[in-house]
Amino acid sequence: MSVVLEVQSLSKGFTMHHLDSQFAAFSDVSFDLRAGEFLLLKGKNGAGKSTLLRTLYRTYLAQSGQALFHSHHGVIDLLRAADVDLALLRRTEIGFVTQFLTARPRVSAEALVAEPLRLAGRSAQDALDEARHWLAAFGVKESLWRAYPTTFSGGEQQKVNLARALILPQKLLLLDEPTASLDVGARAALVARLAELKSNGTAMIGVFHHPDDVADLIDRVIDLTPETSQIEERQDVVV
Ligand SMILES: Nc1ncnc2c1ncn2[C@@H]1O[C@H](COP(=O)(O)OP(=O)(O)OP(=O)(O)O)[C@@H](O)[C@H]1O
Repeated sequence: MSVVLEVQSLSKGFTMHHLDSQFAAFSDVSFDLRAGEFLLLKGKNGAGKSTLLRTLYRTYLAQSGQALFHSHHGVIDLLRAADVDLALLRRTEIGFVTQFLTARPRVSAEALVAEPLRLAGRSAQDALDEARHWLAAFGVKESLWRAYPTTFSGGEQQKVNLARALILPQKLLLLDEPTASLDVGARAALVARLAELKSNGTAMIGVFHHPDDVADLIDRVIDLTPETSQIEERQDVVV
């Protein structure tokens, strides 16, 4: 399978201005990721798992290293790409999946879920039909599809968020604890969707509080806990 991402010597630290001090969130992380591979990030609380995902998505700026993404337009260093290029990649090739929905006033659940397909050029009716399919798959009851998610429960918002985040296949998915607080049915739907995307070539980097949820998908594990930082191949991995 073709290479999707090459991460070399990636480091990220934070400055605590009020304490006049600096500390490393993670240091010197390197790995390659191929199409259809699933990399699990593990480590103790505060080991830097979410920070690594945010650094790759450029929500946080890296301190050093490079992250070469093999996009449809050529190889691009995610750490140094122009904002406009990054915005395009985020819309078309790189997804970031969390448990939190950014609901918008007066935008219905089904419109929110259909939006990525519409932006990708699908007809309004097609996009809406598929959005409804995914809302049903994640267990959002039909009476809520045309309602505004701003008033939904936390779990309902999370399901809408997953439907929206996973409706359009991406080349790379960054998953930050997407199963947290999901009910059993929605967790099964999520794992099934991830398996389908993976078998169609989506590469994934994930942080899971309960990695057993995705045990069958994991190809490799990186432990970010300082001193034990290492890459393990799947077969004999205990997550
Ligand atoms: N914006 C920030 N400013 C300062 N420190 C931060 C910031 N974001 C994260 N940190 C710190 O970086 C370290 C790594 O945080 P991170 O959230 O990546 O850990 P994690 O491995 O995902 O932890 P957990 O398992 O608890 O979710 C923590 O010590 C955290 O306090």
